[in-house]
Amino acid sequence: MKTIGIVTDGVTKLEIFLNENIRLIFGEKVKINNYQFKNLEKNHLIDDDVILVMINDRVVKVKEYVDDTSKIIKINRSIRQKDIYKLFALPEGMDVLVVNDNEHTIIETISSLYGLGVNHLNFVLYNKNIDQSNIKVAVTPGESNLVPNYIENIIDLGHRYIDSSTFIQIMTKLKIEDKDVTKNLIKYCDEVISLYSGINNTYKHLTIINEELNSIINLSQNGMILISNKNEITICNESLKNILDMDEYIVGMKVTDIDNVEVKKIFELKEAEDEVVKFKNKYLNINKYKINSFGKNTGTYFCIQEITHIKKLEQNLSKKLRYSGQIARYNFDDIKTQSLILENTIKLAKRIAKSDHTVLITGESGTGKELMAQSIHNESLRANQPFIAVNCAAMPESLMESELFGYEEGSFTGALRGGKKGLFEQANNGTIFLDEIGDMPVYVQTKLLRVIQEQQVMRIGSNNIINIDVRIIAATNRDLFKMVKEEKFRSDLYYRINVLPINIPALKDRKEDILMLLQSFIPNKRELSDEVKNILNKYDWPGNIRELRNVALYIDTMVENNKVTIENLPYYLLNYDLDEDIKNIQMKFGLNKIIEVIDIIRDFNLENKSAGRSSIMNRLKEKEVVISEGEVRNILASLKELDIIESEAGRKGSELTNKGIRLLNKIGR
Ligand SMILES: Nc1ncnc2c1ncn2[C@@H]1O[C@H](COP(=O)(O)OP(=O)(O)OP(=O)(O)O)[C@@H](O)[C@H]1O
Repeated sequence: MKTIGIVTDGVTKLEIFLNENIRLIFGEKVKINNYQFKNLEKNHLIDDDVILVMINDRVVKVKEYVDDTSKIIKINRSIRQKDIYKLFALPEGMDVLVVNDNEHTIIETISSLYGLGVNHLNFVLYNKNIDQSNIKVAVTPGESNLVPNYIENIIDLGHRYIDSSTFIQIMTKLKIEDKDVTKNLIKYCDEVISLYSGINNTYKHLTIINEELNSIINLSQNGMILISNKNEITICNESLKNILDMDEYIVGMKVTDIDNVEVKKIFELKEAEDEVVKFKNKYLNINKYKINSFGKNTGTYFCIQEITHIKKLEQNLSKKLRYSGQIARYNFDDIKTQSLILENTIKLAKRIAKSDHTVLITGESGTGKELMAQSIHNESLRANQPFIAVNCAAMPESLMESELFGYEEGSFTGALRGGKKGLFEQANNGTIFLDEIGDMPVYVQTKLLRVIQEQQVMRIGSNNIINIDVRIIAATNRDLFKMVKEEKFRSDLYYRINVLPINIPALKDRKEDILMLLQSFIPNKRELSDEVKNILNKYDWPGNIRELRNVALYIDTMVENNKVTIENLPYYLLNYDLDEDIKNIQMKFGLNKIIEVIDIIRDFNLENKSAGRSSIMNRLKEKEVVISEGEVRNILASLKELDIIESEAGRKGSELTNKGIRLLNKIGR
């Protein structure tokens, strides 16, 4: 609590009066300490926040007993209005004896009466050693006991009250800005006439203006705070405290002394022009202005609006947009896999989803990059916001810039009236999925880089900057790093988007998924023959899951009963299968030798004869084809391994399988 020290000459009645007088204004909001000048000891320092003395002379004398002389205030005293009226009732030019305890205080009383505008009387200094009995009226400030007997009319002004100017000085020194104290002082001003003409009215006037301003500031729903150029908070309204969830009284504090780091961060913003920041679970729009006075910067003013409701409206609007097709339908449960690599990739992606950074998904065409992007979006904090997918490879180059960033009316021939919102703006608060980013022309890459860096877009033909809050997920099946080296992709953009990379393995690198996925794409469970399984497993699926889904559809359409055989497979799968086998055995033995051997086996099969190794050797000799017995043995082993022939122990020897027959047909025999 602030303390006020009063140094008097030990007149206890006066001491009590002054104490009561101070309480009239400050109530119990200050502590009062009383000192008697004569009792002050040299080594005893008065360390109150304000030290009041009664006369000028004391100001000098008290100096050596205080720790800081700037705290000393000389009390000016004045008279209550109702007491002064009695003086005004006296006729002009009348002699009036002024009585007080000594000459010094008598003169002081007279000068304050003059100061109050009592100029029509002839004040005479009381001197008990002179006969002044011709005077019939006396005036005294509370010392009526000293008034001589011959006086017929005593006007006792009572103890003089502390002048309102002194109270203003005390309040300024103590930095007290308290509503009750101000109210008390205004009432006091009405009762006690100030020595300093106009002070009462000016104080009243200023206070009223201040009150009005305070009411306006406090009525405002915008948070307002004024910070001096010494970094001290000078004004702060209630809304600001509510918006920033603060209970402490921060006026008078330095910004650096604010404990709450998040709040401090706001007041330390270097610049803010409609800056939208997230504060706890609220969205705030912040503007910072410099205050200049006479050309000099005197501080800063922050205007802070809570715009959570606007954001909500925006989000609701975004939700509506979702229903108009800008929606991510898939989530991680839709990514089916039995592959450990992909399972680990999904785990990684789930972690990535929770962050708000840019993601780059790489993988061959049809591996599920978009599925992954949608899942990330739906697992992220932006899940309820738009998901805008853009295929950079499918979009005509000439339209890409205007589609992505929007345009203003009349910015080019064919531009829509009223202009058009770009996809980035449409994706605001949500995610934009830039598929096939490797196909984006370099000039659009440059613009994209700026958008990512600034989180702002500028429509074509406009100078207005639009703030956006969009998460970018990019995807490509191209080797972007190689493209960077070939200068086909901007390296700075590459590093900007390659923050969280995810690679989705190709289907041929996760063969365990092939049959499982195929079954999952067929509505009714089908039984696959071993040959079909073999073909599907061997195929390298350049179109990945998308191709597998097509094959599943084909099978489902073609199959007549529950069992899927090679006849139910698309021809290119069968060709692929044979081509691969032909490639394999050709490399080992040469195609001609193989064909000779298979041909002979087929003939034996047709003749219903056993196709054992020695019969094959004999037939080769008859046909004058030179292949050693060792070679024939190896060829037979390879053909069996590739499921081109099957051989049972016993008389029959080798027999061509369906695949063997297909192979022979394929190579034209
Ligand atoms: N693991 C999976 N489980 C189930 N379906 C999948 C899986 N991966 C991909 N798909 C499906 O395969 C199809 C292709 O996936 P998607 O479009 O996500 O691939 P992409 O890599 O983005 O292709 P592109 O590079 O051609 O754009 C989609 O129908 C998708 O639902």
